[in-house]
Amino acid sequence: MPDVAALPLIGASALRARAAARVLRTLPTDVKDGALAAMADALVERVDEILAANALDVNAARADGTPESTVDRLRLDAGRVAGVAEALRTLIALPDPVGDVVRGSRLPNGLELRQVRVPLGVVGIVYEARPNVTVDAAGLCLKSGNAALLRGSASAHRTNTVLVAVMTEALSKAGLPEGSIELLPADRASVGELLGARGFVDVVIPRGGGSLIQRVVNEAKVPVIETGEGNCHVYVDASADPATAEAVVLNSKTHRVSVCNSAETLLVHRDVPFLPRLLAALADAGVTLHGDEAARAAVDGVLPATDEDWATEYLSMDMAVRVVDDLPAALDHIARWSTGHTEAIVADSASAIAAFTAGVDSAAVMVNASTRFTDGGEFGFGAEIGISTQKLHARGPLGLPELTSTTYVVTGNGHVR
Ligand SMILES: NC(=O)C1=CN([C@@H]2O[C@H](COP(=O)(O)OP(=O)(O)OC[C@H]3O[C@@H](n4cnc5c(N)ncnc54)[C@H](OP(=O)(O)O)[C@@H]3O)[C@@H](O)[C@H]2O)C=CC1
Ligand SMILES: N[C@@H](CCC(=O)OP(=O)(O)O)C(=O)O
Repeated sequence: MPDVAALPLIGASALRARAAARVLRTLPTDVKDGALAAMADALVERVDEILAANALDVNAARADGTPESTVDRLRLDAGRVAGVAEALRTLIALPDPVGDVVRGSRLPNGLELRQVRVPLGVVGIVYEARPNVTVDAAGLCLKSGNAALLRGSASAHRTNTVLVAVMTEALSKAGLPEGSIELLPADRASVGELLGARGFVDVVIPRGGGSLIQRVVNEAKVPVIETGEGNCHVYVDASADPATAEAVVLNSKTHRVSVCNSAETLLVHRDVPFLPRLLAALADAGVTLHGDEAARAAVDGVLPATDEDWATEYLSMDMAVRVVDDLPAALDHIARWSTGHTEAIVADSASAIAAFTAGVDSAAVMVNASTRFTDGGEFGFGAEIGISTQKLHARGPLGLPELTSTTYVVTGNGHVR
């Protein structure tokens, strides 16, 4: 175990979390569910305190000139706090992954082999200025028997401090150990300590944009599960139904522009006859279009697109548009520019759908459905701790099973080899 003195910002929290993790891994489901219910009740009861702290964060963000779409991620109201508490209650209803037998067999020598799910241990999460993530992450870690080291954004720190205080008080009343949920200091140096905390932290899950992920790639000495930017695409095939295409494209782009699963680029087969109508619908919805020559010829007001547009995760009411010769050209574009988060196809042709789903190498592929569905809640996982865009140890929305590892339990009867 490394020297805790090398971790002046997070060492004390990491030690408490390490001790808590040893208790949490053994807790029966009903105890964890009772704690989740207590956390949910406490959040609703103490909503005024939470909103007062959140107002300070929101005012500071606005004073800093933060765009309203970003402030919206940070802002809580009574309805959103109730929603966050409800997400905890949803976790109660979900099966506890700990102890699940992934694989089991009796070996020819009579040994019973069972591969069972076990908690990861201490999970560090670095995440964006969305206070709901504080609660979702704490709840998911608790239900899966893990201790959580939460390093939220500096711009949400006042809100997170109250949320974690409310949740830890509820946990303590429910008899859970201190250290089950720890909020880390919100400065950048604490991220560096977390990434170097071998022996204290079992895995770090960074949720954020390019700067965070690059730092993780360069510095991490602990195992990480990377989430990543969402440069998501919608491809409209020649076989697409016009109404379906319009609904899926509009929802993918405009439902909530500031999140990673909103669409950034529209690829349209050159034989799609309703391109002008589709682009007009986007423009009518307030979307600024950045297109290639064919897109610019279809309707007025489309700005010229460059490679920068194909590469950009706008997170705003902007969308890049490219007209492609065929489906392979769409796949080529996606292979070149996608961040591997979510791509969608709108098509009626079964062969086009099969070619697209086989050809795209991303965490999620939507068929005639909005990119906005890549979400733990929408997938029925209760919540998500992030959306992994890497291939190990899990890909896509990370729910409860993804917060576990496995142990082989091998039972004999005095067997020797
Ligand atoms: N796939 C997924 O699950 C998710 C993806 N995202 C992606 O994140 C981006 C938007 O989120 P945004 O809020 O702007 O994310 P940021 O990357 O700006 O911030 C996320 C967190 O990372 C921290 N951070 C950022 N850069 C560094 C760094 N160099 N060193 C240490 N810590 C750092 C921030 O801390 P600080 O407060 O100090 O800035 C914050 O806590 C988008 O690209 C979105 O797609 C976001 C969430 C989930
Ligand atoms: N799962 C979320 C989007 C993922 C997410 O958290 O993204 P972000 O807002 O970029 O932090 C949702 O569907 O709203």
